[in-house]
Amino acid sequence: MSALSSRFRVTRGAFTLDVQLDLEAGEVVAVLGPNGSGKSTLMNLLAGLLRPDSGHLTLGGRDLVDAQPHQRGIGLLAQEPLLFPHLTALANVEFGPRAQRRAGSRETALRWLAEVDAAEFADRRPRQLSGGQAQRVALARALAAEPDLLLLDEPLNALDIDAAPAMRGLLRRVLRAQSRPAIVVTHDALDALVLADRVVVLDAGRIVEQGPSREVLTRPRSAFAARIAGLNLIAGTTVEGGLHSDSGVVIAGRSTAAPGENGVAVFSPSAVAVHRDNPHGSPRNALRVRLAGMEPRGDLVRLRAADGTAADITPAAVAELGLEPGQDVWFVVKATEVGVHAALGRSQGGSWPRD
Ligand SMILES: Nc1ncnc2c1ncn2[C@@H]1O[C@H](COP(=O)(O)OP(=O)(O)OP(=O)(O)O)[C@@H](O)[C@H]1O
Repeated sequence: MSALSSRFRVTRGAFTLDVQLDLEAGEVVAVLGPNGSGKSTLMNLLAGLLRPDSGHLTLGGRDLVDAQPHQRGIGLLAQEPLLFPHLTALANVEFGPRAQRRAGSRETALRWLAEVDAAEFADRRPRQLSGGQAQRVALARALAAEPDLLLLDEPLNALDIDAAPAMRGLLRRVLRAQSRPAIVVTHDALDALVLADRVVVLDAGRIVEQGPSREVLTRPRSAFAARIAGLNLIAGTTVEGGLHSDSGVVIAGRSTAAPGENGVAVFSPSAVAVHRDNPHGSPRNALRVRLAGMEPRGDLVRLRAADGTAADITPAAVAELGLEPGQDVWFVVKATEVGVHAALGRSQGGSWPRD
């Protein structure tokens, strides 16, 4: 039996959402979709802030379709950490267990603060916390209430670019360590790869694509998934300072992962330089590929390799190198341009984009 079983149909003006979404215990699903595709509508239906015209919702065997938001056992981590401003971090986290009249609420709160590396902020009020610190406290607060389902609505969106990687890593650790299912709404392919077992792509109120994160993002079938995955993603196993790809090449990069994990190397097509000959002695990554196609992309030309890897170079460079489909060339990318991340999913990945 699924931990979460849901089916919603709701019409709001000209927009209709019609979605069925089931989650297993401990499963983390990323919901991706363009603006206006219905992601917030779906979250509001799950949280009980919006009533469906028809449908059902069961969570851990409980029928919740008529339940009030506070009766649902569904925790929400919003974009902005909605902490009570007049309470300390500890009191904020203690709020849920105390409201549920659970014994040891203070110990529970302290444990969760420690779990999100925020124990040292226990006595601070929200205005004394940075955005990243406040978001960690908000995560502890959501988890301390022991929800049966955790909803994360763009949890990294409000964080600055320096704080987001640490929070992403923390979310990964915390979501892996617990058995409750979670749904993450995100615009970021990296969040889906790092946090979620499965990706669901919404468009115009319907699920247009779903599957294991790595599979959907390395071989996207919907236009939206392709656009957000508009990066080269090479799947493999993480090694010290890089990735050993499934096709047997070691790619050096900036790694956020411990060695020996399922992982992806991620780099932009615009970071790729193209050479006809092997650039021996270069400290860069050199990937031998066969050119499969070329297409204009703004002022540049996108070269597509047969393995799916892409490079964006100028038309002048295409002419200078005399490039044509069918040729074997070298795609060269600096290690500093490559991010290596632990990724979930066991499927054999390839590279993106793929026709
Ligand atoms: N209160 C409302 N009344 C009528 N239509 C609404 C209402 N709220 C949302 N909609 C419509 O529902 C559709 C889906 O909106 P929703 O906010 O769920 O999309 P979203 O995927 O979360 O978008 P975004 O990424 O921009 O947050 C939109 O077309 C929107 O105009």
